[in-house]
Amino acid sequence: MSDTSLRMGQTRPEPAARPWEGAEIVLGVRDLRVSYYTPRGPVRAVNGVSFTLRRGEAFGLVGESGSGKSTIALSLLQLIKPPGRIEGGQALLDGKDILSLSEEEMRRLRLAEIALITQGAMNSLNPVMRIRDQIIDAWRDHGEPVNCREAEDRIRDLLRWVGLRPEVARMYPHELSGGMKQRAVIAIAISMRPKVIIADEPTSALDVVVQRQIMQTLRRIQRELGAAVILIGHDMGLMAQFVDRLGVMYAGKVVEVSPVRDIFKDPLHPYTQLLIASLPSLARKGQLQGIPGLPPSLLSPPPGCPFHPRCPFVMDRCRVAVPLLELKRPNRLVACHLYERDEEQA
Ligand SMILES: Nc1ncnc2c1ncn2[C@@H]1O[C@H](COP(=O)(O)OP(=O)(O)OP(=O)(O)O)[C@@H](O)[C@H]1O
Repeated sequence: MSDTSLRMGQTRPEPAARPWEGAEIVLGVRDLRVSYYTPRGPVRAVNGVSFTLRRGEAFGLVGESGSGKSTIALSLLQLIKPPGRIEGGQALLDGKDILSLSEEEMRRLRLAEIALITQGAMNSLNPVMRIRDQIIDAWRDHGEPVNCREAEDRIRDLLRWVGLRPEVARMYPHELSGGMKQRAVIAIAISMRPKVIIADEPTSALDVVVQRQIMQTLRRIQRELGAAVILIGHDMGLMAQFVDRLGVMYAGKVVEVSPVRDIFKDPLHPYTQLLIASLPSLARKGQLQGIPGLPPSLLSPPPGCPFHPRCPFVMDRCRVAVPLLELKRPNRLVACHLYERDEEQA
């Protein structure tokens, strides 16, 4: 980040309401497949996932626990550890396949072009280093020449940008609250102005009020930076407020991708419909309905559509043929045989 004349967060004009629409694709994930090799056999955690991310867009990934969301995040940064293995697919970041980069190339790319913020990140801050030194370390690690005077200015701006006082620069992590630590983590993640920020349940360890404040900060920064964000989580309310488009995952697959307001108004996939119906509303206050049945074991997923054993609309075809994620409505992708029937009848 050599551009110090542009003070972070101060000189950017207000962005258009939906600047990402029509923007070029910054990340294209194609047919990503990741397995964990366990003594009981391979767990197909991510099973042919494809999605695109536009510059400046906030894209959400939701799904039940174990549906493969975090595995996607770790794969995109090549941080999958054994027994996990990326088995196929591409992730084109501005046209360059980041899954095929060497370890050294990937190390340089992390933070500079793609950054990851996780739930546990605030505990990974170095306890014996001041926040300023951890930020400078990140810059040095990426070969950025850091002149002392300039670094102080940049750190002050960066901290202000994430809502922290300048004094925080000289503090150690134990002097900060959970929310402040997570803000410091965000400061490090954005310090090199990455094009893509992956936020994997970034606030779930914090209380609800702090959670909302931090998400608002992240949203503001994302807009000012023009970065694209992938927000991973379970909280549909948070998704409704934060993301532009939502991808719904089930058993290692993306089953629906739609603009977020369409998903809430008119969910297409039966799993998405049940997910939306299970949300507590004012009318059904306090009555959280679960989705009947259990997700399949990823050690031996069922043939055909992985959701068919729980699907209220199951047809013979769903038990044998895997539905593809296809465009079935303007801007809306769904992997479900019900919509093929619609087409046949049209
Ligand atoms: N190290 C591992 N070894 C074996 N299986 C694993 C490992 N890590 C993840 N898995 C399995 O891979 C699948 C996907 O896990 P992942 O953590 O990506 O899901 P998730 O959707 O992010 O879940 P959560 O919302 O609980 O974080 C799960 O079935 C999980 O049990």
